[in-house]
Amino acid sequence: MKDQNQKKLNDSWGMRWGALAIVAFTMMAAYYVNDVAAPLKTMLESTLGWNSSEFGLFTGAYSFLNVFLLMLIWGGLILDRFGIRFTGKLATILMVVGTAIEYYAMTQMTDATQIVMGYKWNVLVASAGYSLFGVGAEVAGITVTKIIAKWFQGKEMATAMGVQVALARVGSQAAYAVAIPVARAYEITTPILIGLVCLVGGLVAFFAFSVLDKKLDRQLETAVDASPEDKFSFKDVKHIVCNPGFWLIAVLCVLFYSCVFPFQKFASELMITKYQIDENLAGTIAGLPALGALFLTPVFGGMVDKRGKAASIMMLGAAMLIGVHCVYALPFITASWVAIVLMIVLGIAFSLVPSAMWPSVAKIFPVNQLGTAYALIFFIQNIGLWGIPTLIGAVLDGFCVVGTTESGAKLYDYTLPMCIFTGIAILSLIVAFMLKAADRKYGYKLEEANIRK
Ligand SMILES: NCCCC[C@H](N)C(=O)NCC(=O)O
Repeated sequence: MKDQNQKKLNDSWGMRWGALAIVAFTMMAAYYVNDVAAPLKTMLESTLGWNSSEFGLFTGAYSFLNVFLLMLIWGGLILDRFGIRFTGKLATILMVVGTAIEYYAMTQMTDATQIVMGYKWNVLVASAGYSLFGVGAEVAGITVTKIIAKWFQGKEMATAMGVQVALARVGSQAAYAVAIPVARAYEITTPILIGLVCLVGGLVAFFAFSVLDKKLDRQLETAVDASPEDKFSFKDVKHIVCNPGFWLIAVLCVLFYSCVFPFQKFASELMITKYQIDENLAGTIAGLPALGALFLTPVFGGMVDKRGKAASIMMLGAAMLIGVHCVYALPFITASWVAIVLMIVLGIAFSLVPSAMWPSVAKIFPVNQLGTAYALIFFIQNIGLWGIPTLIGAVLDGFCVVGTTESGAKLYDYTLPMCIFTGIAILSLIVAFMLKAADRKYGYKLEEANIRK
């Protein structure tokens, strides 16, 4: 019989935050790689000859396997069956291999321009790599949430989750800020190579974390680290999909995130061509929402905890998105300061909605259905992360070409794509409004504070 009062590894502040730092580093590298190719859109066009449809296909490929092969669902099952150490390592290996394939396609296959299924062969290989990376990144995302729940149970769990998301945003912002300057100073693929090296570092870090986690398991006397409460279960799926709150949150999630992540992927080019922002700075501006969210998400999270109003906050965030995308769509507003202010407003909306949305899921579903609910919501979210960039790329090529740049890349008028983003934002406001009405009808208590005085 073991001494129940024996101090465990996660009882030490330094140990649990050290463990978080290790896995958060892996996620930071994942978010960096996720975003680093986006600011290079125009350079990919002039250097590798990729058109907007091909860029859209590549960007949407992140979610392709997650959507069409249900990889998030399988990932959830693997996580429950084999635990966080195995799944985390597997997910990180997938990210490394996927990024290596993407890098190979962009460096060694530049001449592979034969058309297969309507796309250049090198585009398809790079997209396959990015798709594999996307499976790893999403599965790593659920795994890390579970790691935090295990290591911070009864401790600073919400803060730890906030810190992890904030550090991931640092990865995104770094990607947007360095991609163009580094690609111009070295090679177009150097920013991706940096990401690959960071991911290998993340893999080593995950192995180091596994040593700590194994030690914690021995102390906890648990052979399998998946606690029954948060296992992925097909029985729960039925309960969850019968709840109207699930559909409203999932649809709001896909609409809201479709207006942010896919928009950011095209935003660097919009900044350069419409607002005449310097190429070296355009990525930094496109990455501003991530930077803003880094500081504001914990602040708004605290507000939701203390004052509630989550449903109203989601409506406010969606309304702000409409304003932002609508002004970006106006062809006669071309001042660079307006573009920058709009990005800051987008950053505020990008902090408001997630800090109200994710805790709301925890109010609608009991703890034992949370893991399954998050996996299903991420699955539906990935449909938008695949479909919207693919659509925007095709719309740019089909309807928006207005000339050619000096470097040979096409020049696009972004009015129509921005109208599409505005339309999606309007739909997200309608759904947020319906969620508030459902909250009143079904008593989810979304408007109530989490912390009672
Ligand atoms: N560009 C990162 C995509 C991450 C998608 C992920 N499923 C997610 O929603 N994460 C939460 C977040 O706010 O980043």
